[in-house]
Amino acid sequence: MRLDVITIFPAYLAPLRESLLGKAIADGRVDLAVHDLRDWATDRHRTVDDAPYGGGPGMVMKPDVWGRALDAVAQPSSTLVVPTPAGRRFTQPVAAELAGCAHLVFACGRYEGIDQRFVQDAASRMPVRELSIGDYVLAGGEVATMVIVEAVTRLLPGVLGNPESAVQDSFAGDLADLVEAPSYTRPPVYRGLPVPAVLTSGDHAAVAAWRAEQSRRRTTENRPDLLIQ
Ligand SMILES: COC(=O)c1ccnc(N)c1
Repeated sequence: MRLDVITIFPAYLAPLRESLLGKAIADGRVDLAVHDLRDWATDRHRTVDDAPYGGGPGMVMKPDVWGRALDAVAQPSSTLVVPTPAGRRFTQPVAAELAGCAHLVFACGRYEGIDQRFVQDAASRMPVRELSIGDYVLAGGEVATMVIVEAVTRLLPGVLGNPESAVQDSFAGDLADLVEAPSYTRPPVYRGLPVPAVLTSGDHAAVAAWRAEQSRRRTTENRPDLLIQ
């Protein structure tokens, strides 16, 4: 998979080269390039925004600068991802879908967002996904891009140490609408708190049943919205 990220704060994306994704890049499973949007600005001040038509607070990012940037990195197999609070909800199934894409281009908007004509024009020649990572507003799309990139790339073959982990994740595979059961490791007793006995019983069927029950209990407590579908 190739990832191109366009932003006015390239340094913000540095953490993407750490940990699992850093190893996937080193292994050649993922190509990552981060670009400074201002490289496609044409004036002396490398301007990327302007006042909003129709009035209102803040500034809007210029479509022409973004259009030139996308033209420079787009390939026939590109999908444009635009993180925005106004987007469709980014979920585990969406992560799995994006993991099947050959090339993802992330447009990190700032200020009051990007002129919608940039998205409209891009949609005339490639798939475009406007995605929200939750019901809150950030200062820019960079952090949301890192969330999406991590959730997507950890699903790629060979990126996760143990591919079984992805199956047992919350919201994935067997747990499509449930959160995962709590996890435990050594020591057997921590500050007077023992590990649930079933987990050291050696009875795999009983462990599986216990974990399924714990997933249901936790989902009811923390995410009852997942049960109403
Ligand atoms: C500027 O981008 C955002 O504020 C943003 C992006 C994606 N999801 C959100 N919930 C917010």
